[in-house]
Amino acid sequence: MALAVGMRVLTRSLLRPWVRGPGATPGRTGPVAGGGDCVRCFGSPRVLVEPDPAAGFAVMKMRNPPVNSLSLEFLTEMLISLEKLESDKAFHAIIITSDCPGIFSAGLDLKEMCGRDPTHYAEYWKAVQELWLRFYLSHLVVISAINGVSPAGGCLLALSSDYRVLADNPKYAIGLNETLLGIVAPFWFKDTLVNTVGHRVAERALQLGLLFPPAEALRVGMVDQVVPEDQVQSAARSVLAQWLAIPGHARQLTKTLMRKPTADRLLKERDADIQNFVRFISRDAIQKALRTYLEKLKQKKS
Ligand SMILES: CC/C=C\C/C=C\C/C=C\C/C=C/C(=O)SCCNC(=O)CCNC(=O)[C@H](O)C(C)(C)COP(=O)(O)OP(=O)(O)OC[C@H]1O[C@@H](n2cnc3c(N)ncnc32)[C@H](O)[C@@H]1OP(=O)(O)O
Repeated sequence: MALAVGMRVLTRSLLRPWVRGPGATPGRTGPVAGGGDCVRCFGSPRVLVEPDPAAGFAVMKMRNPPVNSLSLEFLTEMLISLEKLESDKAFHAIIITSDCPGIFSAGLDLKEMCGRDPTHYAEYWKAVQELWLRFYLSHLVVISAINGVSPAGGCLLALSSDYRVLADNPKYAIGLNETLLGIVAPFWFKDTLVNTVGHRVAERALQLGLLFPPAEALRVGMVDQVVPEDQVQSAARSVLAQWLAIPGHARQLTKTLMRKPTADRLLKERDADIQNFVRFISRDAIQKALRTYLEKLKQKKS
């Protein structure tokens, strides 16, 4: 409920035609980062959408610096942008990528899960569920152009796509590392991973909290392609052509056939999953583990 209200408010206030550059007029063509013109870019403070309706796709750029952590506001803005693209018949695909150098997404925002009250945890978890459900089941072709590190929730987002292109940089590790934080990947994170890499690889990766560098990620099937860093976006665009050449209804029905049983499991147990999360995350030991982890991230700097 709170999420629905939040989304309505954000839709009105944030989802406006958006053009970069001082003095730019909303809805008009304007410059985008990296040069070139942006034809009717739109978005919100944390999500930039660069649509190419003639080509049938849009690039969704995550820009929640410093690390694209998936805060409640950020999740909500991503959902709104996705919804807008899904409801426009001009779009058949999106490429999701990051505007934060070296980081695809640091995953769920630890500050949303630490030191807050149960109502907040429930609201947050509902938004996380919603993001996964919407991306996992989207009728659009979703390609991830992974141009940075993507642990835990960042990896889940990538795994929810139909195809993953990863930049070949040894720092850009990807995986569900929850156990390293002293927390447990929920069953639908686990199912998404199993569906991608198979049971044995997932079992080992989940227990050990493995973060796979590019060559390993490709070997186990966590990503579909590894390319030089400067070719991630062009490789994602190239592969899109193949996906868009397939009759849309056949591809969409096939995607649903493959993914619905996994999504249905959460849909059937959604409230229980929220309660489970709230109970788990509220435990003193878990709160302590998260605080310690955040502290370690801070100390790393000094
Ligand atoms: C029985 C089971 C029932 C229910 C299930 C229950 C629980 C399971 C719940 C949830 C699953 C969790 C999923 C997640 O996604 S948890 C998040 C996991 N993410 C990580 O482990 C990544 C942590 N971050 C890093 O490793 C590095 O920051 C990173 C490699 C991404 C970037 O390194 P860099 O050196 O470039 O930046 P930093 O200086 O480390 O960070 C800058 C700044 O950002 C803050 N930060 C980083 N990550 C997060 C995050 N995920 N959330 C919030 N904030 C984050 C970091 O602290 C720094 O802040 P500051 O010091 O204030 O500048």
